[in-house]
Parts: sequence; structure tokens; C-alpha cells
Amino acid sequence: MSVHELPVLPAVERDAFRNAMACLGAAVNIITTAGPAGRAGFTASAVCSVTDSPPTLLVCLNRSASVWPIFRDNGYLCVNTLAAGHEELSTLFGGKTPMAERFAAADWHTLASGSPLLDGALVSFDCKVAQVVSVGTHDILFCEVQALVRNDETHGLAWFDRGYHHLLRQDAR
Ligand SMILES: NC(=O)C1=CN([C@@H]2O[C@H](COP(=O)(O)OP(=O)(O)OC[C@H]3O[C@@H](n4cnc5c(N)ncnc54)[C@H](O)[C@@H]3O)[C@@H](O)[C@H]2O)C=CC1
Ligand SMILES: Cc1cc2nc3c(=O)[nH]c(=O)nc-3n(C[C@H](O)[C@H](O)[C@H](O)COP(=O)(O)O)c2cc1C
Repeated sequence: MSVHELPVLPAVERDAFRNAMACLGAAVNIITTAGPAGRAGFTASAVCSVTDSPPTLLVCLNRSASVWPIFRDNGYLCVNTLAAGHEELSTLFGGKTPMAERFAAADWHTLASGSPLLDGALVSFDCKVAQVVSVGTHDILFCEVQALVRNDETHGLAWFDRGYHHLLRQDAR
């Protein structure tokens, strides 16, 4: 068959895509911001390293989320990667719950950017949003990391097959 005779493949339906994406294990993060537009936080698994020069990660945020205008206007955020044991907190920040109730469920502190850092997070990346690109329903926030806090004592948390899984460090196995 020549390249001019490729078969037309059926479109991938949304549910088929989501079922496939549920096979990709991912870290679970609470993304927070606080500034002139207010304080907000949401759970995100769509977080990824982009480049280490300058240190940059990306966060995908649905523009229909209640928190979207607050993130758009503040321009700073913190990516708090959750540790084993943070399952309830993750669910709380996963939608529908009033913002004050979400933040009341944990202890927080701040660094230079003013975004809330979660006490006990596996790692927190304090970031300035450097660029935003819209794709489909989501904004991709490219975030330059300005400060880091690591907690090397805790185990990790993954979202896989629509459920939480603990990720044990090497020396704990
Ligand atoms: N990237 C995103 O916006 C994500 C959103 N969610 C939301 O959290 C809730 C629970 O999700 P699951 O239990 O994992 O079941 P689900 O069937 O809604 O999603 C399965 C997988 O598909 C992907 N996904 C889901 N919604 C998406 C969206 N709107 N855009 C791009 N990718 C998407 C994610 O990788 C997710 O883990 C749902 O409301 C879902 O929309 C979850 C993970 C990622
Ligand atoms: C495990 C998990 C992962 C999620 N990942 C994302 C994500 O990467 N991007 C996103 O926009 N929403 C994601 N969501 C959904 C948001 O957390 C949710 O829409 C957000 O809390 C805003 O909800 P609200 O509009 O009720 O405030 C995720 C939810 C869960 C439970």
C-alpha cells in the first residue's frame, strides 16, 4: 500500500482515551496559589518536567475548573507533590469542595511567591508561571521553579487505574 492509500482510522472517543490514560500511573499533586485574585488549590496528575535549564515543569488545568481564573490572574503557583497518606486531601482538592474547607484540612506555609506550600508534601516546587498555552479544554501552564522543599522521609503516592497506590522508597522494601 502506498502512502497515498492509508486507511482512514476511526476517531478515538473520549471514553476510550480516558480508559487508556487510566493505564498511565502518575504522581498526584495539589497545585496552590495565593495572591491578588485570591487563594485556590486543585488536585492534578497532569504534571511533567519540561527542562532543567531553566528548571521548568508543566501543569495542565481545565479552563472550566472553578479555580482557573484565580490561577490565570495570580501568575504564581506551588506544585505540592503528595506523599503516601495524602489520599483524603487529594480527594478534597479534586473538586466540588469549598476552598476554605480544602485548605482547613492541612497545614501550610509560604515562601517568596506567597503560594501555599503543604507541610509534609513529598516535594514542593514554588513557581512563577512563565508561559500559558491553550490546547482543547485545558491550559498548559509552564512554570519556572524558583524554590524547592523536599521531604526525603516520606513515601510517594501514585494515581493509577483510578485509584491511589503507595510508592515505597528503595530502602523500605
Ligand atoms: N488532566 C485532567 O484534567 C485530569 C482530570 N481528572 C479528573 O478527575 C476525575 C477522576 O478521574 P479518573 O478517576 O482518573 O477517571 P477518568 O475516567 O475521568 O479519567 C481517566 C484518565 O483520563 C485522563 N483524563 C480524565 N479527564 C481528562 C480531561 N478532562 N482531560 C485530559 N485528560 C483527562 C486522566 O489521565 C485520567 O486519569 C475526573 O473528573 C477527571 O476528569 C483526572 C485526571 C487528570
Ligand atoms: C486524581 C485527580 C487528578 C486530577 N488531575 C487534574 C489535572 O491534571 N488537571 C485538571 O485540570 N484537573 C484535574 N483533576 C480535577 C481537578 O482537581 C478539579 O477539577 C479541581 O479541583 C477543580 O474543581 P472545581 O471546579 O470543583 O473547583 C484531577 C482530579 C483528581 C481526583
